[in-house]
Amino acid sequence: MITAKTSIQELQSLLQQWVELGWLRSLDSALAGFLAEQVPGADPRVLLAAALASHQLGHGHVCLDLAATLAEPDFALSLPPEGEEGLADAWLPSLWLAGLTLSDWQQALAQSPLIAAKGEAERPLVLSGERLYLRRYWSYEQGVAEALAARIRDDRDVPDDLPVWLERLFPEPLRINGERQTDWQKLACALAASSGFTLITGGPGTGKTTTVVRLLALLQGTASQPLRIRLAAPTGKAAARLTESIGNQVVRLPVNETVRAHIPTEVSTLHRLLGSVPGSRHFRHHGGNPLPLDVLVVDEASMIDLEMMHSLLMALPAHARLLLLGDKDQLASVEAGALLGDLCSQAEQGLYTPERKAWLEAVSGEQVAHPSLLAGDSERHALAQRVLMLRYSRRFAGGSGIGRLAEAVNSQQATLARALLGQYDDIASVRIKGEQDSSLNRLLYGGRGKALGYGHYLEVLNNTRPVVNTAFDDNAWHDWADSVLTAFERFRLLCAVRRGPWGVEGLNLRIAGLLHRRGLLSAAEGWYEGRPVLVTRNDYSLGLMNGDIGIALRLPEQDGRAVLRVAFARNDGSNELRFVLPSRLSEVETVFAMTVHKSQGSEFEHTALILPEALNPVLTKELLYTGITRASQHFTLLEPGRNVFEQAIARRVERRSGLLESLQR
Ligand SMILES: Nc1ncnc2c1ncn2[C@@H]1O[C@H](COP(=O)(O)OP(=O)(O)OP(=O)(O)O)[C@@H](O)[C@H]1O
Repeated sequence: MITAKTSIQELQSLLQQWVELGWLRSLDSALAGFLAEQVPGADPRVLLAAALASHQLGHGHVCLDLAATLAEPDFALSLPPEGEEGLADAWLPSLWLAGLTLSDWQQALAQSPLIAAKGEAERPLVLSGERLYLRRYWSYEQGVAEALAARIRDDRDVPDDLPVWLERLFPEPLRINGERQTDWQKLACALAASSGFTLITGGPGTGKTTTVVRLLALLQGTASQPLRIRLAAPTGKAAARLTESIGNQVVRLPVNETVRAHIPTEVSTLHRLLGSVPGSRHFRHHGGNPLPLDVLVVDEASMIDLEMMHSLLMALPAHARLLLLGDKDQLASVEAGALLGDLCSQAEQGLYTPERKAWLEAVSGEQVAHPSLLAGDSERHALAQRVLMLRYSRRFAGGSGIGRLAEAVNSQQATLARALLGQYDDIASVRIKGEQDSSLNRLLYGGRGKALGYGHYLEVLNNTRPVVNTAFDDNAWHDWADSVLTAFERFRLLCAVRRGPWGVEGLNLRIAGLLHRRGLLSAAEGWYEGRPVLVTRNDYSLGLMNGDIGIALRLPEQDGRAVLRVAFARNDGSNELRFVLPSRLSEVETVFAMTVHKSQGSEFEHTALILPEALNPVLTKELLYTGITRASQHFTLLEPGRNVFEQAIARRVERRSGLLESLQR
């Protein structure tokens, strides 16, 4: 057990043991070692807390929640889900933390020269109530809370003809099955027109893009001079998808050509917008060199982590409007900080003040009415006045099982979700009996009914290859590569985990082997034609971003030789491709299977989600919801175990942060 009297050597050997077991990262233990050197005789309970606080960042938490750690000590480290055998039991955090009380721990921390209470001079750690932060993350959280608090107070004058504009942009009253319903999109436009900061959340197909395009038309159409509008998303993939859907929407706007011409259709990544400085955490744009824009729209905001949000808010000029769009129910970023989820935690209830509600109804002609709405007050619910939830999905209307399944999972109704899987053609579950189950292979290769499998893109690859002797610079090669990339995006296998037989690593090997045995791939390892790869780290010199997907293809050189190159979409709305030699790609992995986390911001016609055999800490309803909503037309659940789906629905992600508390102060 760790007490004030435990020697530093004993603590360090415990931390070392945890590192060797893979339960703690070496950088977490190194931090404790560094602090011990800084302050000889430091309390071991403080050093332990520092290592654990550092470790939480890897779990997506910006701080260590002391009370939660004492309640479930084994969750503070990364213990393997299946448990350790024998000897490791002696090292369990629950044994080492037994007997430590919250007040003793807090007291030890409060007295330590390593730890600042809020506002104190530079010290490496900050204690805020029951939460312990590394200073950098505490500063980010404070910075974000202060910047958001200022923006939440930023009321904007609305144009006198706002009601006319709303009528023009939303000419038809919304009817669902013939019945008049509240048009939340129209309300979102009204809300966003009246504030410097707005958050619009909604599930897939609820019209976030439609709403924002109409809002931009309204802002541009009523501005005295053209506004500088920029659109951004956290990843290249998400940016490419938004570029496409915005482009489609802008052409249909009922506005004159001048207004239309001033609505951008190109979406950049946040990194590009801010101007990343290669090899550093810094950006070209910051408080001293703010972004030159008047309106910023960021889509897929659930993927923004605390550090990025901090950089963004610091670089945003005070006069600029900020609009965040996203789906609050999706998994948060893998990095620390679940901002969208925190900021939208009361979106279902609305919590509009009576004055706000009356104003919204008067300008829009819509009723702010829904069974889940509650009345709010301006003091306690200032943030809520800037948040709007879109509640009706056009994509998953009527006979779509995907939409209903996503909803059942999100509302944690496991029995209903299970029943739905058998009731709709667009969703299904397949029981997998062991690793060699042929139904799994059939699905991965041939799909299910109209839902495609990986055989499809390989058919496109093999059957539409330009004829022999096609000149090396003929456009036919580009078109062929483009159609192979597009075909590959029609099906994807998603995994909850990386390791084990049902994780990304094992399945990638297995699928490559399967396609090789069927004669569709020339090899199953190394580089081979048809190998799909995922970029795992930004490479500015090649213009490739983490998350980009490419496919290796045999292409002719000028001298007639065929050489393997990896084709990537440029993801900048240009429809251009980039061809890279495999030898230049160091940070890539095969991507027949990918994690649900990595799939965020993407969408596939057919999405299959394979669960592990037994419950595991990463399995939550958010993970299932994110996986299911990646499917646009068909979804297949692959289940090697029993009841794992139901158990995962019952669990939710808990992210620890003090953002809401700081905002409400
Ligand atoms: N008010 C509307 N009137 C007509 N069609 C609409 C309206 N709102 C949305 N749609 C259609 O519904 C579909 C989904 O809308 P949109 O792409 O705006 O949703 P989204 O929430 O941005 O979706 P995603 O989940 O892809 O981010 C689109 O085909 C769009 O044209």
